[in-house]
This record gives sequence, C-alpha cells and structure tokens, in this order.
Amino acid sequence: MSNRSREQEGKRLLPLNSWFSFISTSYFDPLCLSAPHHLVGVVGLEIHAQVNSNTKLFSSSPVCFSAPPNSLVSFFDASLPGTLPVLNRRCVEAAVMTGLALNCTINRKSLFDRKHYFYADLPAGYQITQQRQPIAVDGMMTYSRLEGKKGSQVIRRNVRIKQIQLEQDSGKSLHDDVHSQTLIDLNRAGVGLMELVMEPDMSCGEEAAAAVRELQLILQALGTCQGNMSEGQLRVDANVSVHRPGEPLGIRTEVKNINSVRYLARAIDYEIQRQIDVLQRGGTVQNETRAYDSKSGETIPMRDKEGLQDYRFMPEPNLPPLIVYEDNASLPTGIDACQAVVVQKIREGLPELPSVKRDRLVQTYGILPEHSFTLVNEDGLVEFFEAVLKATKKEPRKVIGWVTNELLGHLKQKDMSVAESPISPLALAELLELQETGHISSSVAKQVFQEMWRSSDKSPLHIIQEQDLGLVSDATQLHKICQKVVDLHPDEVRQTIPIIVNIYAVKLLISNKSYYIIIWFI
Ligand SMILES: Nc1ncnc2c1ncn2[C@@H]1O[C@H](COP(=O)(O)OP(=O)(O)OP(=O)(O)O)[C@@H](O)[C@H]1O
Ligand SMILES: [Mg+2]
Ligand SMILES: [Mg+2]
Repeated sequence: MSNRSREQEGKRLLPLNSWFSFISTSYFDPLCLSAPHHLVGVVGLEIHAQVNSNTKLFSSSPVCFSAPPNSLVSFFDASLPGTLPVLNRRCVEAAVMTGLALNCTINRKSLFDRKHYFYADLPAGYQITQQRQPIAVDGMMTYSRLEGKKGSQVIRRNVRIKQIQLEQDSGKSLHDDVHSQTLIDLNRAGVGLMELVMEPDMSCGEEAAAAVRELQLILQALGTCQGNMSEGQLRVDANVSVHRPGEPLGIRTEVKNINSVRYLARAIDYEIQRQIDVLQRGGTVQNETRAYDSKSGETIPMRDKEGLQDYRFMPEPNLPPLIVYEDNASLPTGIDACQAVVVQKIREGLPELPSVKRDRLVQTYGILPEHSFTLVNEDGLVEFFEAVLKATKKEPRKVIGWVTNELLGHLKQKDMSVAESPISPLALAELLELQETGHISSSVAKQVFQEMWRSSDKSPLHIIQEQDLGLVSDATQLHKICQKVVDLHPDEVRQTIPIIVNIYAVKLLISNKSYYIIIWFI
C-alpha cells in the first residue's frame, strides 16, 4: 500500500468500470544529538525503488515515465480475467544485485503473496508482493555524514536492511478539479519495485537524508534503479517515533510519499519535535499515517490508518516459488544457465560502489575526503576528474579545485550535468598544462576558463594567443619591455636616484625554474 500516491486521498474516485475512460547538505542538526533521559528520535525507512527495466514486473508492457496516459497497459496490467503473470528476469537480477551490494543474504527460494486492498488504481484488488519470504534479507549499509565547521569530518554510520522485496507498483489517480472527477492512468500499474525496509537505526532527519542519498548513489552505480526522486523512481516513507534511550521504542507514525531528500530531513525533524511536544504535554502519539506539507513544513494526519488495515495476505497461486542458484555448478540438470538467475554471476558483475570509490580517490590522489564526496555525488564527475589527470602532469591536489569549484560551480549555476559541460576534460587539461609550464599565470588561467566556457569551440591556446594573455619568458624581450618603461618615465627615474628601487619584479620562467629580475635605478 505504501507505494501509492495518496496525496488526494478521499476525493471522489471514478467507478471501477471507468478505468479506461481516461484513455487520453550538511548542516548541523541538533536533533541528531542525544542526552540521557531526554526524548530522542528513532527513524526507520521504507523505500520503494523502481527497478530500471524496459518492461513491467509481470508483463511485457514498456516502462516509460512520460508516455500518454493508459498507453502502456497490457491486459494483465488491467487485470482482465484469464491473464497470468510472467516474471521478468531482469527485475529479479536487479533485486539480487541490490541485495548483494547491501550485504544481504539472498534467499535461494522466495515467495510471492497477494496483499489485498480496494483502490481504484489497483484493478485486481490486490498487489503482488513478497510478504512471507522476500528475495533478500539481513543486510547492512554504511553511509557517511560530513560534520565539523567546514564539513571536513567524516562520520560513518550503519543502517541494517531488514529485507528487500519485489512487488508491483499501482496505477495513478489523477484528480481533475475542474470537472470534479478522478481519472485513472494505469501506465505505472505493474511496474517492478524493490521495497527496501530499513531497521529503525537512524535518529534524525539528517541521518535519514544521508542514508537515502547513499542508497541513491549505490542504486545508480548498480544501474538497478535510476533513483530520480522527482519522477517517483525512489519514494521514501519515514517511520518516526521518540523514546528515552534504554527504554522500549515508542509508537511510530509513518510519513508517506516524500519526494526529495531535503523534504525528508525536514519532515522527520518536524515529526520528532511534534511527538516530543505531544508527550511533554502529557498526550500520547497515535499510530497513524501522515503526509508532509512542503509549504507549511508540517506533517498532517492522512485519512487512512494503515495500522488498522487487514490486508488478507495469501500466497499468489499463479506464481511458483522463485528459485535462484548460487553458481552454475548448483544448477539442476536440464536447466538452461541463460534462463536461470545465478548469484555468483551477478556478484562478479558488481561495479565499484560509492564508498569504495571515495576511499580509492582519497588514497590514490591524496585529495581531501570532502572532495571525494563532491566527486562521487555528481554523476560523471569522477570520470571527468580522472580524464583530466591522465592528460596533465599537474598534481591531483591542484586539479581537484578546478573540477569541484570552477567546473562544478559553472555547471550548477546553469543547472547542467557533467555530460553537458562545454569544457571537455582534455580542454581543461590543456589549460592546466599551460599554467603548469608557466605560459600563463593562475589568474589568467581563470580568465581563459571563463572564455572557454563561453566559446567551447576555442582551445585554451587559441584564446591565449587571440587575447595576448601569455607570460613573457624571453629575457631579451623582457629587457626591451623594461627599458621602454624606463625610457617613457624619465622624471620618475630621476626622482628615485640615488635611492635604489625595485620597480618591477618580473617573474621569469625558464625551463620550469623561477628567476626574478630586479631592475635597479641609479
Ligand atoms: N518504533 C519505531 N520507530 C520508528 N520506526 C519504526 C519503529 N518500528 C518499526 N519501524 C520502522 O517501520 C518500518 C516498518 O516497515 P514494514 O514494511 O515492515 O511494515 P509496515 O509499515 O507496517 O508495512 P507497509 O509496507 O504496508 O507500509 C521499518 O522501516 C521499521 O524500521
Ligand atoms: Mg510502512
Ligand atoms: Mg513496508
């Protein structure tokens, strides 16, 4: 039930036979601190991650976010009688891969169940999920928060993953206020979801936000979920309670459908404070479902009380147990290895995970931990940074600022991705090489960077030559320039006699060594 949009719960819904009528960062968070005998927050997350698959969990309908309503609906998705589910192997492999990356035990045998509830965007009247035996259990995810004045202290935390279950998404109810009607779009109905249930191991909004951000990066690295929260590919329900450390956990409320990491942190902190206030006034916390109103910054009770619902779970009769195999050797005779899900094969294909990548960047390049976070947080930035390093002799510690400040700053200002950068890694490397070899000063390098950003077709050398920005390194030429200055200012020269004045210190760079010419006036 938690995977559906209920923001307008209670509005008038279309009669069931009308489904087809619509064929048309790091801040300091005091709540993360605890003092003995004080009430503290407890947070457990349920996260619905849409499996990155071309087709739905049990049908061959395509999955596409912005397709016209009801254009991606098979007979099975619409629950027409006589249709049967056919399990999508890609979704199973994605769940196994996610489970492995989150250090879960992969159940060799898992089961599908029906979870019943009545809602217009669920034509079958039940959702196929994995209640009794999910595909992955007992995992652990490590995430980090940056603390300290400059965010330079890395605090690592663990959150236990209770389980990962495969389940169907529901359709969407769209409320047309003008005509006072509700229409149903079944494009999303049957899309494969992984529900990740985390144990209540977090204590405030900031921790939950950091955990979700880490999970998002892991899923994106694995390619098992695109993790775009605004498109609903990652939906978070926050379970929140308060208690005194050492005492049993308090009654939880569930804040549903939070669609950004920032709102998640705010919703949780608001909810913790609200529950503390209720208890301190002598009241009791109700086990209820709440929604976050981003305008007011408050959580508000929703109409339905999920805690009271009986979902009438029953085994899904149309799907046999889901069996995965450890390795090719454990495949029973007669089973085609290409048709089976083999855990070992998936384990071997696991990519470098974000935490490993961050540690590698710090160790290999000697950059600061906070820089490794910035690099890994931005899709494609690590690859960009490493491509620059390959093409220049400049030290990584000197390159990092150019990538995380100059380049990223410009990209953010224009709301662009790394892939859209008008400056390529090679062009940036060429610029840094020109600075390193003394052809331009560091302030000129910044000027040239701006110009490269504006006119991406021009190389740094072209810009330097065009605007005559190069440092003069020829001694005779420098002598001539100095002589010209002296000749043009005879009065000043006379006034300074007999004081010995160092008028110009001209930095000469010959074969990478610096010399200073001091012009003496006598
Ligand atoms: N006292 C508590 N305080 C905060 N979180 C809690 C507490 N007890 C349990 N939780 C969290 O609540 C969540 C329970 O999720 P689970 O899917 O098991 O059940 P559910 O919410 O009843 O089911 P549904 O999937 O229908 O929402 C977990 O994330 C768990 O960590
Ligand atoms: Mg729940
Ligand atoms: Mg749940």
